Amino acid sequence: MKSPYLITKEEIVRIYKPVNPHTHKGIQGHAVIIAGSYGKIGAAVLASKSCLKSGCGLVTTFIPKCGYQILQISIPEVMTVTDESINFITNIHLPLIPQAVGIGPGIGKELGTQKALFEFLRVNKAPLVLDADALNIISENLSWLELVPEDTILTPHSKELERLIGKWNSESEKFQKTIAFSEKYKVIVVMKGARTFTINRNSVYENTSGNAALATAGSGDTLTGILTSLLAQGYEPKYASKFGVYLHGLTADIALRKTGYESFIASDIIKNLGKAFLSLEK
Ligand SMILES: NC(=O)C1=CN([C@@H]2O[C@H](COP(=O)(O)OP(=O)(O)OC[C@H]3O[C@@H](n4cnc5c(N)ncnc54)[C@H](O)[C@@H]3O)[C@@H](O)[C@H]2O)[C@@H](O)CC1
Ligand SMILES: Nc1ncnc2c1ncn2[C@@H]1O[C@H](COP(=O)(O)OP(=O)(O)O)[C@@H](O)[C@H]1O
Ligand SMILES: [Mg+2]
Repeated sequence: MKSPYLITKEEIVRIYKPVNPHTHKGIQGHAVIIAGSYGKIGAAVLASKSCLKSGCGLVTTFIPKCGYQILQISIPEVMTVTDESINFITNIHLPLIPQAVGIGPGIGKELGTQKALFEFLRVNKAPLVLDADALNIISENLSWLELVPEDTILTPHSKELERLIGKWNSESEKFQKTIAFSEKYKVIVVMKGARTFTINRNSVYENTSGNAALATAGSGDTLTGILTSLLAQGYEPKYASKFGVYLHGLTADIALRKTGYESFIASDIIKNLGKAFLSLEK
């Protein structure tokens, strides 16, 4: 394998499009987050809040009924649409045409949720981020990936990646298999871990921000929100995938001085997004 390209601050500054002073929420991107199930509504909260705090104008979150009050109280800025089922998602219906969708955090793998995911993938045309249980469901139904838009971003951690591509015997085999997967399904794979690599066909990009403080519950859920927000704002997937992981890592680099590794939690990613964006201003 060729050595990876490094995702540097200089490159990210070039990718970053500062907000136009004449913009309004209606053209700043409407993102949809589809997330959560009973006991994991927190995943929907984290993904939705990070989505809104990464610059898109509107966020609508689709959750099972049990999450309604939690979400509305946690983030009044986010609109919610609820499933007909109480505890998990069974029928995804969106009263809008989104500019991007992030699906998967905390949705679980109930049969009804699997069917809802399939039906959603069949009709969805918006740029897409697939994470967590959406990946776990798809790993048992790989042909569903033929339904997703080209350059859909998948964000597996190493266990989820293993479910998708099978076991590997060496690091180089892991990369070979992920490159082959990205080429076969025409998707971008963000291989999350202590080192995060973005695989776009046979190009491999290594992120240079972030630290071990990110090894905390919900950290990946916030990445899904950030990536979905960038797609909704019109960043092309090939740029959003690099920009999102860089921003996510940068929040932890900024926060570390105050939180240390131990007390950093996923909400600190959200809290530091503003400083992360400010540090990119030219
Ligand atoms: N507050 C919430 O509602 C939260 C909900 N979450 C959701 O909970 C569901 C289960 O997610 P999990 O990822 O915990 O479960 P998984 O079973 O998918 O993955 C966890 C397993 O993978 C292993 N693993 C190996 N390498 C890893 C790596 N580099 N990074 C992470 N894990 C690695 C872990 O040791 C563990 O055994 C997902 O839908 C997720 O979105 C989590 O994000 C935690 C927070
Ligand atoms: N040691 C580490 N150093 C840097 N980043 C890390 C480390 N551990 C985890 N991360 C990052 O934290 C996030 C964890 O995502 P994930 O495992 O999906 O969490 P969750 O499902 O709990 O939200 C990923 O972006 C990953 O790259
Ligand atoms: Mg995760």
